[in-house]
Amino acid sequence: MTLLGTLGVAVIGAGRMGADHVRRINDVISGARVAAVADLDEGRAAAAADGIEGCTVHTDPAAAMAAPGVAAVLIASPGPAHEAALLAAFERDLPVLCEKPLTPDPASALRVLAAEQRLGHRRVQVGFMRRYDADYLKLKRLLAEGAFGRTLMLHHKHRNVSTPPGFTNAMMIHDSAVHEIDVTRWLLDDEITSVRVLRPAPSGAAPGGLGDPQLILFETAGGRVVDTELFVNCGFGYQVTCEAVGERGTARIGDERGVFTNADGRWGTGIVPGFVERFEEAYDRQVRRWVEAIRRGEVEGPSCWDGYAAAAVCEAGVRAQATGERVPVDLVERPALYR
Ligand SMILES: NC(=O)C1=CN([C@@H]2O[C@H](COP(=O)(O)OP(=O)(O)OC[C@H]3O[C@@H](n4cnc5c(N)ncnc54)[C@H](O)[C@@H]3O)[C@@H](O)[C@H]2O)C=CC1
Ligand SMILES: O=C1[C@@H](O)[C@H](O)[C@@H](O)[C@H](O)[C@H]1O
Repeated sequence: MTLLGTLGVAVIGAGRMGADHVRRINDVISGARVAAVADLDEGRAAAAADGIEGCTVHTDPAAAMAAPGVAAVLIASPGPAHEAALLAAFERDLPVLCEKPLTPDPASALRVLAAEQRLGHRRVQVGFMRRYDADYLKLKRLLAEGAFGRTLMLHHKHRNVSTPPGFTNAMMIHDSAVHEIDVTRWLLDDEITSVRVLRPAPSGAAPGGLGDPQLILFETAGGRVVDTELFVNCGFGYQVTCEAVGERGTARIGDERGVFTNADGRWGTGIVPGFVERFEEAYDRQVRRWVEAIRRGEVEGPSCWDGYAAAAVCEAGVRAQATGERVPVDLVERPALYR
């Protein structure tokens, strides 16, 4: 089925990401409009919908999905609410862009996989937006072309300025490292088979109880080793870098962004404050590609399988944080729908 008219989207969750996606659908991309917004906090939903012609406001996600003109769903509520919203969208057979994580744990992710398989076709694109970032796309192309021979290792860095109150060690894996988990699997086209976490003495800037920074080590089915420095209270800016080491060369992205200046006895570029600025174009491209695919009658991008695999690695990662041991990742056999 192809949709020729403007795609009506119900946005579920109108917090930081949801409100930004409403703006994106409304003001940045073409071919879609926000037809309904739902948030448990009605005022937040109303604020996001304010000024959008014909956009209805809800506190119940299922009601938003049933609103007039809705033909697709963008889920931007917190991870624990994703399963219920996904199942409600499946009841209406609506295509979904679901912010990461698909769900917070492998058991609930498997329930979503089973439900999508019952529909018999893919409905979900998971919001692993780094796959839509221009630099990551270039790196992916280089590795796929074998520009440096076989890829042997990846070195990731993921640094945030600071964490919000209540940020936990588990969230360092589920919220932050989940992106390195996804891009590792995607860049290498390889499954992660084990996780180890090394925890140096915490930075003085780390809130009580948070082991920040941490070094995460993945091994893959294809014999690659991948390390990630996670430093979520680095204080100086938002930095995401990735270096691929191949048999005959290396490629690195993420170091230099923006205008290079010489002034006041210094040279260099600035550092962006957060992921919204660093990945703005990737979020735009992600949503644009989602809308274009739906209008062609297709679903593409990171699938429920990718969301499940990431959840399984996260679960192993949280156990590895607690034990300091090498924890294997258990995956079910990949269903035919996702091969
Ligand atoms: N791709 C990326 O780089 C990022 C993705 N995220 C993801 O986006 C999602 C939302 O995160 P934020 O916007 O930062 O959170 P937020 O806390 O700013 O907003 C979440 C909103 O959802 C509402 N909500 C809670 N339960 C709900 C339910 N059952 N139904 C409808 N609305 C509900 C809350 O009232 C709140 O307004 C999460 O899955 C998060 O992991 C967040 C930050 C960056
Ligand atoms: O998804 C995200 C946040 O939830 C997370 O807390 C950040 O560390 C990530 O960089 C960002 O992309």
